[in-house]
Amino acid sequence: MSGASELPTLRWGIVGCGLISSWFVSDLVLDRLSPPMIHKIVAVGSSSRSKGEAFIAQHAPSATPAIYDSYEGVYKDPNVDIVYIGTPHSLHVKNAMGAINAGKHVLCEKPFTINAKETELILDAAKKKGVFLMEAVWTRFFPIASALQKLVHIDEVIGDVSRVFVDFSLDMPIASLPENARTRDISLGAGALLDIGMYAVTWASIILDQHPENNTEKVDVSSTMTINEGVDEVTTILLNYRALRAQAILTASMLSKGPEEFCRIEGSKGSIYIGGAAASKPAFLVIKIKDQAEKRIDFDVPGWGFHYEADAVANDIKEGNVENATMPWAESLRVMRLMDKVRGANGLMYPQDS
Ligand SMILES: NC(=O)C1=CN([C@@H]2O[C@H](COP(=O)(O)OP(=O)(O)OC[C@H]3O[C@@H](n4cnc5c(N)ncnc54)[C@H](OP(=O)(O)O)[C@@H]3O)[C@@H](O)[C@H]2O)C=CC1
Ligand SMILES: O=C1OC[C@@H](O)[C@H](O)[C@H]1O
Repeated sequence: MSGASELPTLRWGIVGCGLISSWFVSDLVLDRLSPPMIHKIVAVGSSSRSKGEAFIAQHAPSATPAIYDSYEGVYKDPNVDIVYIGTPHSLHVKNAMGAINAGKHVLCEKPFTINAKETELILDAAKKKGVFLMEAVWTRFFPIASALQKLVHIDEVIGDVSRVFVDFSLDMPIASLPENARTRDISLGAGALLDIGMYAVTWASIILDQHPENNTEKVDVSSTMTINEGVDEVTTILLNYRALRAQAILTASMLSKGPEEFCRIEGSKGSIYIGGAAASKPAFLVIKIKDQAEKRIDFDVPGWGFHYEADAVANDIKEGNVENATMPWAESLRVMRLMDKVRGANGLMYPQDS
């Protein structure tokens, strides 16, 4: 991290030039009013130099990074402070270990890894190296998430929460996808739970796990999966928060697009709906209190909204933190263990589990 006389500057190395990396870099270079940090893309690693060049030309044309035809080039580049990993799930552990062992900070796309065992490995490596590491669950950094927590946990606008429904579903049936797509190929970590179901788990966490009266020891889990080609195409998880007398009903499907209002939180005084393009990208809340006019609050998000997590990461690195308070290591591990449990109960194994 540099920038003594100006705004702090974080120098990013990008690994993998696919869809998510394209969204992420376009937000890093987004023109913003009064940004708290400067983000610089100084290196890109791709399967080919020409792909890396085309990626930057299209998504971050103002950047002038070194382009490598390997990921190792990024790990070794002395100008890189932090490596952003935008590869398929099954490669996260290898890529994170490569970057950590080279002494780089790491922001790794969700799901952190395939299973909790792999997550433990990278957390342990980051701890030993003393580098920052975070799972890029960008959704948790949207201002709407903390606004919602204030409404539900502090202002208690809907009273006692009894049920939380969350759905993240996309119209991408497994059989319709190319055989080598990361969303179809089990060797790349395909399946609804790890790809989109984890966002439903994320909202349950924001609303119920992080509820001030929750007792994490007293949460029962049950689930069911519809498996196709060896991976889950439809997954449903029921969480019973006994200390809160509240339940979460979490669903993810690859068979049809879910509704714009992807979450409904029911309380003793009314309900809150969360809406947006998808459960990963929330944009508005609708508050419906009994006998009161409905109130909608929109949250204007510049670009995709990745700068919220990027700024938080830059701030942690400036402060010398190795983990982030909004997405701490223990939370990544807890969610990974929960997903292992759900998979185990439904007989869904990845090659990495053996
Ligand atoms: N936060 C969010 O909202 C989102 C997060 N994601 C997460 O990001 C990760 C990547 O997803 P996405 O960008 O959609 O995936 P893509 O398939 O679009 O891109 C993945 C990139 O990884 C690299 N790669 C390395 N090895 C392989 C391999 N064996 N097969 C395919 N690609 C490989 C390639 O880059 P290159 O050739 O340049 O090396 C490829 O372009 C996933 O873990 C996913 O969960 C995805 C979408 C949204
Ligand atoms: O994280 C994600 O959010 C958006 C989805 O389109 C994508 O499949 C998933 O990886």
